[in-house]
Amino acid sequence: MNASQRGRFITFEGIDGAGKSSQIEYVVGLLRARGLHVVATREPGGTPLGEKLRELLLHEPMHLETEALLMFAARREHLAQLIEPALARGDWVVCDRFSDATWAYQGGGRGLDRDKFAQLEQWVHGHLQPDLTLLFDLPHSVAQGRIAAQARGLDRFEQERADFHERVRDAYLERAVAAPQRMHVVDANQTPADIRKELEQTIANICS
Ligand SMILES: Nc1ncnc2c1ncn2[C@@H]1O[C@H](COP(=O)(O)OP(=O)(O)O)[C@@H](O)[C@H]1O
Ligand SMILES: Cc1cn([C@H]2C[C@H](O)[C@@H](COP(=O)(O)OP(=O)(O)O)O2)c(=O)[nH]c1=O
Repeated sequence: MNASQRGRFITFEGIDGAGKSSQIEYVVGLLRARGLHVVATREPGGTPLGEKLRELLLHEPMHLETEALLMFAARREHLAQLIEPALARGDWVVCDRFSDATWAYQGGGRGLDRDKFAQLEQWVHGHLQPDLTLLFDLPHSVAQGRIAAQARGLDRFEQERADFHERVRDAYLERAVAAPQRMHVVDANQTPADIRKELEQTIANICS
């Protein structure tokens, strides 16, 4: 299969409460309306083993390096069992979070050594980066208000204080500056309808 028939890999990123999950369904619908076969998935998770690791990651206290290693372990399984086979058969993959989240949360949020992150990223997927990453950016205070309105239990990351989430946001933006060809920053502090307008244009560009 030549490169032009290979599927495209799109990821969604942003702090908790940015509005990613609400828009992923819409983007998957846009792609399917163009006749594309789309696999929608998420991280941590995406495979039976990955989903077991997700439960541990979202609820069990652990060393920050353990957290980073488990995120990449789940990712290794995700790539081998789901993502790479889908791309190889020409399907598009839309994933809710990928390694940019490890950079932002374990790197920016927890202080994981950047060289250790880079070694893991190179080992696990040095050969594969997303074709497009949509980074939903907004102030933590706005995102926090949205999560509070959901009146549900919070996972380990959502329970972190404001300064953690500000570091996560800053690390995401630093990553976007380093990879402008791949990462598109979406102003997530807009109405869902206005965000959808911006997404339609971005998806039209990658499909052209
Ligand atoms: N653009 C928006 N404006 C206001 N509220 C939003 C917007 N997008 C999502 N929400 C609400 O914010 C909460 C978090 O949205 P969600 O899509 O789950 O965020 P994420 O997946 O990024 O954590 C949900 O209650 C959702 O209804
Ligand atoms: C993929 C990934 C996620 N995370 C965090 C970000 C989120 O807080 C959490 C995943 O939960 P999330 O994606 O927000 O799912 P939900 O919308 O159901 O809450 O895991 C990391 O810390 N590192 C990673 O590499």
